[in-house]
Amino acid sequence: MKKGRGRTSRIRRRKLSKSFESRGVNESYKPEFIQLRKWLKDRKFEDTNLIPASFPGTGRGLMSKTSLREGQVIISLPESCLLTTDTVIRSYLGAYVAKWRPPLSPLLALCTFLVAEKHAGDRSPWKPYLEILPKAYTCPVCLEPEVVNLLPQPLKAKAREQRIRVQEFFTSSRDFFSSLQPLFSEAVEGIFSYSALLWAWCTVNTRAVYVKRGQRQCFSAEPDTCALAPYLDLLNHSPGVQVKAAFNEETRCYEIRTGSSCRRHEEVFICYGPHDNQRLLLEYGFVAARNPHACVYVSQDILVKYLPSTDKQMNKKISILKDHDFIENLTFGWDGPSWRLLTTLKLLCLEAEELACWQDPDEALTFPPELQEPRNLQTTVYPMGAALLVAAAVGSILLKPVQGDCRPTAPATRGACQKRRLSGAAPGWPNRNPPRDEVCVHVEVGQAVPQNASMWHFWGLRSCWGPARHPVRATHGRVHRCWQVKEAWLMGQPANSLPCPGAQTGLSSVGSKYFRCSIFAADVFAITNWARGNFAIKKKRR
Ligand SMILES: C[S@@+](CC[C@H](N)C(=O)[O-])C[C@H]1O[C@@H](n2cnc3c(N)ncnc32)[C@H](O)[C@@H]1O
Repeated sequence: MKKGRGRTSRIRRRKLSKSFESRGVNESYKPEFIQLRKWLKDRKFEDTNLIPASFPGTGRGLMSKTSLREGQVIISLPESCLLTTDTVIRSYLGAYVAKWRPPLSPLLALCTFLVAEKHAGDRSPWKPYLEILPKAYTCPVCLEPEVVNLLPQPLKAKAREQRIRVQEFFTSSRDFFSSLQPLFSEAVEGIFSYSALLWAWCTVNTRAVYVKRGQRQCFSAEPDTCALAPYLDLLNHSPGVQVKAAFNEETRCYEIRTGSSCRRHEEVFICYGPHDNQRLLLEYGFVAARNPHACVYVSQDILVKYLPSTDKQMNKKISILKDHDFIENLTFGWDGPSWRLLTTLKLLCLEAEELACWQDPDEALTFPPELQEPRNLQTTVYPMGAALLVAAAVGSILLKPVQGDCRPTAPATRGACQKRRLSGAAPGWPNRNPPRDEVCVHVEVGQAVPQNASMWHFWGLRSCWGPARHPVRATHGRVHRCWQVKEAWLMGQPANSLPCPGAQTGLSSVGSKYFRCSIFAADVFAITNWARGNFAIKKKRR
């Protein structure tokens, strides 16, 4: 055997490339971090364990300086560094907040403070912190409507709700902003604009830690639990880690204690909560790979599509589901359909006579033992899972780093897991094939989105199963979980009508951050795992 081609060398190479991929680049020398360190030191905080760094998979985060033991306090940020509603009340805004009626929400107080301090620029005592905050965010609320339109239906609905909430937040705050005019020489409309408030809202939403404070008369009844924690808020999320994080009343510091050990020069993570990728994208603007909470949301259209179209009771059943609030948040996860989805399907699969004699005494959609497995439940749930599996795999081919330019890299050399036959060229895309009215995407089910593949999105188009055509190839020397290659035809859309993210939408303005619009990028693992147990999906041996 040739040197370096054996199993051991392969494993060694894989380990090496893995450690290379997760290695961070020290950023502590950057002027903004030097300023921040000085600012923190003035407030009695000095970090001995962590340094800011940039990581290939997760972007900016914190890296361990030394190895960290399980149970060790990795960061202990004094109260004087926290930005809370107390900070606002103590500031020049305090008197205005205190006298405003009806009382302001704690969230609005924090957002107002952030916008005002950002506007103050060099005059702000919080400048070193404000300087390291992202200039733009990738949560759906910040996306152009055309981009939101491309999201899968359940996420699209949530993204729109979120946008409406933030718009209402802005509209209802304008009178208060006007009351602040005496504090500024410029017109407050220019300072407290929608985009400024949106930036502040995203800052609080994506970065605040939980610190409970008692209710105060100057604030409305909404819980006052958000605090911005400079520097500590550089910690990224991993669904797999366990940490203990809380404000310590004795030391008067916000402390984070690791739940597991961490090697020197590795990225240190915390866990933002047991969130699925839809929630992560909505609230934080990213999705997590290998997320154990990943799931695929099933919309009403998909539900109905896999049930017999001849069911005369369908409208009645849908209205029962709506009454019980069972039409939303139906998911497929690692273990298959969630309890809510299964309950919904059980009801939808009842035959007319079964529905007629079904009694639901506690109004909680419970079924007696004889109705637990309606006849067509299995024949509904598995094809639906299969269809979602393909949809999820196709969905994983999505927006990727929008780093200034979103033109694709050559599919054959980069991101070998997606081979595209593109008909016509979308703006900025190479016209490699004669025009056709069909886009054909070859998807390796279960494969992660390659780091440097340029992504395109295909939401809302029809997909179907197809036979394996192309052999599976690993990308970037990494062996992914590869099952059979599936093929999905996305019909009826001339390729040049598919939007090219960034070029048309201005998405590239979100900056150099990796942006995966697809919540399915990681969710595909969840559904394939379930499907593996339920379908004979051949695991392809390399
Ligand atoms: C509390 S901040 C963490 C620090 C942040 N990376 C920064 O540079 O300021 C939360 C934001 O970090 C990003 N983030 C956190 N965990 C991530 C992860 N596992 N992968 C990608 N981005 C992540 C998301 O943009 C999220 O909104």
